[in-house]
Amino acid sequence: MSDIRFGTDGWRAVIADQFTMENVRIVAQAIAHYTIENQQQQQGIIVGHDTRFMGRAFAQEVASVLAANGITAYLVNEPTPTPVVAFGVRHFAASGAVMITASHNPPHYNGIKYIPDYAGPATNPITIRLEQLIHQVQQKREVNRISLEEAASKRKLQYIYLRPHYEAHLRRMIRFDVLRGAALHIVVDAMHGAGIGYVSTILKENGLKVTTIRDYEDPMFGGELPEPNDKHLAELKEEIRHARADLGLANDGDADRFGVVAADGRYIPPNQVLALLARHLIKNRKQTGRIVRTVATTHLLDRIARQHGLDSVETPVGFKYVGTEMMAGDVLIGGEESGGCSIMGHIPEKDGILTNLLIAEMCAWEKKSITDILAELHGEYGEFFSTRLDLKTRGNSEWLNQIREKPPVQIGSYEVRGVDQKDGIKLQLDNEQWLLIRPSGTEPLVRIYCEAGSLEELGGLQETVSDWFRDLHDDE
Ligand SMILES: O=P(O)(O)OC[C@H]1O[C@H](O)[C@H](O)[C@@H](O)[C@@H]1O
Repeated sequence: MSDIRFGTDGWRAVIADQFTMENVRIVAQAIAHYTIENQQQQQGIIVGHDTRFMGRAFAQEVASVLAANGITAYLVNEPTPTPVVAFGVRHFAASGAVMITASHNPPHYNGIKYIPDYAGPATNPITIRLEQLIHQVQQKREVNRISLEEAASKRKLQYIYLRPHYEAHLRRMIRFDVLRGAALHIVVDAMHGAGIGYVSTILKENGLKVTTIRDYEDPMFGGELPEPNDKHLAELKEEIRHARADLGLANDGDADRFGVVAADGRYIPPNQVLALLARHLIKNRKQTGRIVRTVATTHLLDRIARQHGLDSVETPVGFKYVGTEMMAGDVLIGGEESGGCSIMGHIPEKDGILTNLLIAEMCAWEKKSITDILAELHGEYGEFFSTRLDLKTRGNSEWLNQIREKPPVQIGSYEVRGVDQKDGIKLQLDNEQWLLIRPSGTEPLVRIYCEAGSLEELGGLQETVSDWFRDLHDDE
């Protein structure tokens, strides 16, 4: 029996190995049980998919199972970004959504994200319950299923087009009056994912000059990972230089993450993008509220919050925690270092489309390049330098238990001033330097994050931490 687990954000598995029609039906049946036990079966469930291999076929299979359980399936009629599907849940007051996606994972993966009625990532209690129900379905081997034709004839299947509703909402979230006619040339990179035509169309409609790349569906993602980070945006950097454009904006496979590149081809890490947007919302839009970040995200956000008398909140890694804070209220901006962001008034789900448009809005507002705005930001609040190392481990996490039980008091020449264990283990050092070590919830990796006030300090810290980790790991 296969082990279907919802990690940091949904279940992901290799297609035809664990990610099979049979297992997708099992998950769909469990979601149907979950919906019925919460007495939400009248509301219907949105079923979405991105551009991955057989995404539509898997989505149809989910719809067939939901319909057989008496739940109306609202099947999207084209590859659709996760945030758009999440927005659809709120817009149509559905009981939730099933999104077929493996986000930015390699092309041979697919996955399922379950989005409950509050339009954000499923929280831990929900995924724990889903895993229990999945196990029960596996044991009983009882999956209901009817054909799509029968589902349609019973009015348990409807096709929906979410794009116009989402775009109407964006008109309330983005200052199109500021964006309109801005003298900006932007290269938009959809990375062959579900975000194709979202950012680019909106920018074009507002009169900006737009060049698009990787804007057609390709389940192999052109041989790259659909992950908009420094490593996978070479094509975007090249096109920006070639077109002499002002800015580059990218999205991952399901467009919940963003990627930003400056005119000189320099990748702007999400930590800096989040700081830029926090400043933009406060300084230009004159908004206030709490600033929420994950434990792995830059403390520059706290500094910005402090200077403006705002509260900042630290959560474990995963947008589900940021989303929970957003639902509690008064969150100006919530974000994470892996490229997730949402703002006040929007859904409690990360949205790479919204974030990219906010960056364009900021540049249009200030009539400056992103590099100049970043320099101003650093002048105003100071600068932090951060890195993340992703290390393969041998699967045994004994070392983690060891340091959890007995956190170090010193690492190399660094004194440990504080320990936080909300996710992995975070060590606070002198001079606002910190390091975090935690197992990834989406990949068989250990992530080590470091932050320091200068490049030299960061280099030293990183070296010390790598040596320390190697010693720990070798001791196993
Ligand atoms: O570091 P990991 O546990 O692999 O998680 C990294 C990221 O995974 C997914 O994309 C989640 O949606 C994010 O919220 C999370 O930050």
